[in-house]
Amino acid sequence: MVDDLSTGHADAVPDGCKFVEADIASAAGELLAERFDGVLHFAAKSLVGESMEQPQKYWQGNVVTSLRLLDAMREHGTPRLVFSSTAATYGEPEASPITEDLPTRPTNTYGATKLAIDHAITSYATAHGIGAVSLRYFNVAGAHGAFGERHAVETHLIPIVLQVALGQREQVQIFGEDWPTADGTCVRDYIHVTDLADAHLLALENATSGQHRIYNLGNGTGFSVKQVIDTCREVTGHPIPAAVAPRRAGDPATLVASSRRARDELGWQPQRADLGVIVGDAWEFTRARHAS
Ligand SMILES: O=c1ccn([C@@H]2O[C@H](COP(=O)(O)OP(=O)(O)O[C@H]3O[C@H](CO)[C@H](O)[C@H](O)[C@H]3O)[C@@H](O)[C@H]2O)c(=O)[nH]1
Repeated sequence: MVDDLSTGHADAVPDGCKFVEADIASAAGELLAERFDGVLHFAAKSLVGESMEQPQKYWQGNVVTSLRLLDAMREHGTPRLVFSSTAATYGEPEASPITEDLPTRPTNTYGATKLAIDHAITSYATAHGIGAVSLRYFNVAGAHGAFGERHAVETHLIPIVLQVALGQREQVQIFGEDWPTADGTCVRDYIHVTDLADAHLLALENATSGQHRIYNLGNGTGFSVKQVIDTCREVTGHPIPAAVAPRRAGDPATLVASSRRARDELGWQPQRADLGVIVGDAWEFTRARHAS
């Protein structure tokens, strides 16, 4: 959830794991020459709006680098991969909640690049015996104690709304009020980062040689932008002014997950599904960071 793992987050790596900071575009081969039990591949450009304006950053930065990583894994016989895929691979879904067997028709470049990587992983897993799992994140939020969202340029809804609560911004912009949803604002499925982390460990444990399995990770409940802002008002006790702005390019109207497959096959049990809990943890993190 952090853009910059080099600023202190290496300390959070559990025993038996190694934190490596490197430019995978150039160094994956050398890195994996040391024997690794598996790779958790989080690195990506992940801003929907930016991906529409600067697609080259996404095709080069996401796809080309991931192919280099896959080649290094093949070359050095690294057996397992857990990849951060995304709800954006589905685009505007034809049914809700979204199951993994629905068509993948991304509406933005970010989602298209993640889908391309998913396809490459399937080929490499099948041909080279890698045990691979793609986790399709819906909207990750919340915080785990001192670990939370600290993007260099903030574009995500909950951190922005909490910055308004703190007085760091005057208001939050609602990107469109004319979507085909109950209140006209976009609906998303928010998942706590700690639940997301738990799913990664389960994925690593369950990765099976030669197979690429795909799991959606969400709570199965959608919240509109207006509902998120209202929850933030309740949790923080601040009024949080909001204004309607034009739609953001590339946004689907509604993204809600079915995570039945992750529950059934991985035994994943989200513990912090309540939006008030998710916002509450994000608020604690944001306040503590502001105070320090
Ligand atoms: O200031 C803002 C920021 C966001 N939104 C809206 O709030 C919703 C959530 O937006 P986020 O930017 O927080 O999250 P996204 O749904 O765009 O993005 C998330 O889902 C994407 C896939 O769709 C990617 O995986 C991405 O990395 C992940 O954060 C969207 O409808 C967006 O239009 C606003 O109205 N105002």
